[in-house]
Amino acid sequence: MMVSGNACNFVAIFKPPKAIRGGIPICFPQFSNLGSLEPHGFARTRFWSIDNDPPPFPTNSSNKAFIDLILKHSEEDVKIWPHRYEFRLRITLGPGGDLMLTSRIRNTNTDGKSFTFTFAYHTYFHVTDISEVRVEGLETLDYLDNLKNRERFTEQGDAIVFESEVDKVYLRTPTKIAVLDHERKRTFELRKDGLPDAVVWNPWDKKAKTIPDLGDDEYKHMLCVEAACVEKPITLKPGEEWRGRQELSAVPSSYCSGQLNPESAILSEDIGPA
Ligand SMILES: O=P(O)(O)OC[C@H]1O[C@H](O)[C@H](O)[C@@H](O)[C@@H]1O
Repeated sequence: MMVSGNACNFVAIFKPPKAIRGGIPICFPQFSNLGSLEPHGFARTRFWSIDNDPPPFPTNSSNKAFIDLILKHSEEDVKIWPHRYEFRLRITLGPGGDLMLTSRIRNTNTDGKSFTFTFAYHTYFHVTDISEVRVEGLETLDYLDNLKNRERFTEQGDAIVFESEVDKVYLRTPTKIAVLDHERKRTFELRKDGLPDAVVWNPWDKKAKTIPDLGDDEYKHMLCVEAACVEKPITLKPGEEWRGRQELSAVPSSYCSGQLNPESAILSEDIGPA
């Protein structure tokens, strides 16, 4: 999914079956290389269909535009992931430009089998200068460091800043995370529900040079903060449905800075119905 403003795209090579870099790729049914499938699973490289007759919003639908995209098992995919499912992705735009993504994934297996998956909204934020960016809401949390064989560490008490490659999975985070772009005086707020973890990724200079669809200097203007479910995979029995939401909004920086700490964010969590 490509969204202007909040998210960004890069040298943007669109050569199926490779995923296009930028926007908000959907990682399903596997995050990263945590399984036998291609990294981040197949959902981000498939063509989805539009549901022309989507179910209505349960509440509060005024002034919101939405579209439902559907992905179902294909005969090809069943060979590599032997399950039937229906994945409904509702993309909602609020009047102020807020973007809400709601994923509903249902097990439609007819052979009685459960399936298990990991998931992420792999959101690329456009930032003015990564060295001036702070992330609030992840202080003091435990994380798995992908650069150190997923060893577990505990984050220090200050907001997260960037001065080298980062690839971490923060565990059981608050529902609200803020990305502060000082130079632009803009803060992105990310709220999530049903997605306990948050991945933070910036490849920095050396890794960026090894990524063909990322310009050598483009790492300076991007940051991935990804609402995710990685540590504890989701298991669905036939007929069961899982729901995971992410909301993004942009606010002036002064509004958010210093006001987020994990405890208060947990207490104030509620991003409402889909
Ligand atoms: O290059 P991609 O397959 O899109 O993955 C880009 C990045 O995604 C996530 O953030 C992972 O944690 C990283 O390890 C990975 O490098």
